[in-house]
Amino acid sequence: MLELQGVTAGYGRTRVLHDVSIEVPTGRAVSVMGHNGAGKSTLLRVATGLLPVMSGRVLIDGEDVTRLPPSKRVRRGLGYVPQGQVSFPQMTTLENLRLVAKRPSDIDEVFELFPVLKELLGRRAGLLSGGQRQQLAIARTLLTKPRLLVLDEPTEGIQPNIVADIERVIIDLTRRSDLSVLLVEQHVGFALRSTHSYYVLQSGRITMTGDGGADAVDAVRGAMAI
Ligand SMILES: Nc1ncnc2c1ncn2[C@@H]1O[C@H](COP(=O)(O)OP(=O)(O)OP(=O)(O)O)[C@@H](O)[C@H]1O
Repeated sequence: MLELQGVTAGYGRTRVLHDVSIEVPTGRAVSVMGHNGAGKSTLLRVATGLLPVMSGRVLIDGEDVTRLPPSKRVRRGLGYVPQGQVSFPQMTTLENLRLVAKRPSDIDEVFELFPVLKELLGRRAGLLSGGQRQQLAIARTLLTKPRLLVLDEPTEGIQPNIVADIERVIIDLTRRSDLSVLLVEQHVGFALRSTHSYYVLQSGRITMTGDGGADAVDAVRGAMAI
């Protein structure tokens, strides 16, 4: 679905990513883990087209999209939930969902994934907790019917039970559809439990990769502690 091939990118003259290659196969969930400042958000900006590459290529379904703007990548199926995403704070949960839903029945489908949103329909998005806002942000992006869901640190600052809900949703979605997921995270346990394969990003370089799952947690934590 998505490939980054030998991507070097950064800001001004500063290089943040160095020769980064990752692959997100169709229907699979892939995590990129790294500490603060490792370059995770930068990698997602390159994937979504918000930041140009200095060298390397970005492919969607084998097509070179390196020079395509974000809007054209969205049309090719990319759905991006940026870090700390807030919906429209003055609008209610339902109004936020209606804005993006193609059909009302699609909203019922997202309630199956995030039942808590059904209880918060009339509440303004700005008054939701961090975890509820994150669920609303993911729900809104899912309503755009992406083929690749790109999540930037969805667990940041949210409580463990909501982390577990988001984990369940990612696993559910990739099990019952062809949706692909690219997740960047610092939370190693969550990332590995939610994804089929992983990459570790350290100082802008991929230093480790392998299959996801709880078995990989100790090895990844060990590598990241260096
Ligand atoms: N807009 C920008 N202009 C200049 N430098 C930037 C910009 N955004 C990020 N950087 C720098 O790029 C490096 C990587 O930042 P990035 O946000 O990609 O890391 P991250 O792994 O997502 O970190 P975090 O987990 O803290 O969000 C950092 O040194 C950061 O200061």
